[in-house]
Amino acid sequence: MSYAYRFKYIIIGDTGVGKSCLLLKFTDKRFQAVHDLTIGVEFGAKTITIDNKPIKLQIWDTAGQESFRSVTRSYYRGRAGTLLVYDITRRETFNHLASWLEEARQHASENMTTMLIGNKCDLEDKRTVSTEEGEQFAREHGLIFMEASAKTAHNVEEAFVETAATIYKRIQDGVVDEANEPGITPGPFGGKDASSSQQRRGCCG
Ligand SMILES: Nc1nc2c(ncn2[C@@H]2O[C@H](COP(=O)(O)OP(=O)(O)OP(=O)(O)O)[C@@H](O)[C@H]2O)c(=O)[nH]1
Repeated sequence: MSYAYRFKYIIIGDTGVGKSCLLLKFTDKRFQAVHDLTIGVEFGAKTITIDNKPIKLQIWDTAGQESFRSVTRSYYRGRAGTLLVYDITRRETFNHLASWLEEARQHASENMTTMLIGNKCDLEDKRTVSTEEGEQFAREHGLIFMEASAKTAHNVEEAFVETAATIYKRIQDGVVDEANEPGITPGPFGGKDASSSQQRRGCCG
């Protein structure tokens, strides 16, 4: 299927926060109750619609375990979007966010769009990180923010789509130059010029 753009994402965050479950829910609408430790990197893809245009998302889900860090580090390059995930029931996963961001900023494009996800929001009674703390961290570091649940699907689709919508808007606004971002690939009928000429055709048509 043709697409207007292809965006590459990477999902990062501590082990067990639910990175693989968020991806599985987004691509397959399934939830896995057992912690299936990611070894290195896994991959998923799905096409969504932004501004009436098909956008293909290619998503690399990385292992959160420290021992895989040298492998996963090499996957930052050429990504347009990062989903940085913590677990609202495990405060240490929130405390590690700054070091994850530091690593992303060292290895990724400076134009990377990052979505902070406070996952497992179905476990309200076990919550140790408040929504306000998540919002504040996101505000201070220039990130988009959502709380989500890979179990109930709350905000899962929204998190992936909102990240793409932000990247798309930054291309349209000229903040991100698609020609210089390997994480963004215009499709056969896509690209900023093509979409604006399509809009012109629409107006005259
Ligand atoms: N209640 C609840 N449990 C979740 C949620 N998301 C993930 N889990 C559980 O948390 C555990 C870890 O989920 P994974 O998706 O395997 O975690 P991960 O971040 O990919 O872990 P690594 O592969 O080690 O980096 C599993 O037992 C999941 O069932 C959620 O939204 N709510």
